[in-house]
Amino acid sequence: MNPAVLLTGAAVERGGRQVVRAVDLTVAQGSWFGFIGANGSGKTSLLRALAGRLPFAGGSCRVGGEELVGDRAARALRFGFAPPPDKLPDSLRGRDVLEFTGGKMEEVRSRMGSLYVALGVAPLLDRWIGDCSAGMRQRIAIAAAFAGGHSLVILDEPFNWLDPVAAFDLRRALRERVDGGLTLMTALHDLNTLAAACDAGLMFADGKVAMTLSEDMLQTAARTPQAFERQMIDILRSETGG
Ligand SMILES: Nc1ncnc2c1ncn2[C@@H]1O[C@H](COP(=O)(O)OP(=O)(O)OP(=O)(O)O)[C@@H](O)[C@H]1O
Repeated sequence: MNPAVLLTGAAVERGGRQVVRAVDLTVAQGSWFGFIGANGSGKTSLLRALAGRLPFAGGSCRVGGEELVGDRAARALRFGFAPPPDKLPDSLRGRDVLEFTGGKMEEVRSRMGSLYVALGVAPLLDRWIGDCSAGMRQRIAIAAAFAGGHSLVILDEPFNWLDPVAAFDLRRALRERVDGGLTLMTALHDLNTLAAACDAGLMFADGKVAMTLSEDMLQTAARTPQAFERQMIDILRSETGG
């Protein structure tokens, strides 16, 4: 079976500067792949390029075996992607955002399954985005990534701004979806979620892969999360000179 995503030597430029360089990674189908790294290390730039929101400046990007490095539009169609919550237009309601990305609300609801409840979407449908809190915007943005029924989904720091119950429910619902075949890629700042929920991942430092986090490593991390946290903090600190 082809990997869901295979990057070789991938590069992304922003402001005329390469902010992602020489990235190799393999994301297995039906797995949850986590990206961690310091602020500014390149996670968002890489995820936006994968989702077709930015061009790649070099390398190869195979999605399900098909070379798409030069085809942003095809990548944008292939991935469900949560828009940055602070960029959602104030003048739309929750339902407008979801219908824009996924069509009829009944269809969006059935595609979302348990995520619809986990994200508490119903009370947000008729609320103006401009009247939403940061956590409410985040819920709508994540819902938008699932509204179209994609089997490949990219979420950039999905747990930011969520209250503890919403974060717990979302993590569980996402894990269930991955166990049901979804391929999920998330940037995370929370090492506990990385250890407890992800199947594999990598650590970014200064636009490059500083460390690959294998399935074995993350299984060990799930059993000994405190030791994993200590180890990751030490590595992140040394990578950033912090
Ligand atoms: N719109 C932009 N124009 C120019 N440079 C940018 C832009 N957005 C980000 N950058 C630069 O790209 C680099 C990588 O930023 P990116 O947002 O990808 O990092 P990140 O790992 O997602 O950070 P964070 O954890 O803070 O979200 C940084 O040096 C940043 O200054």
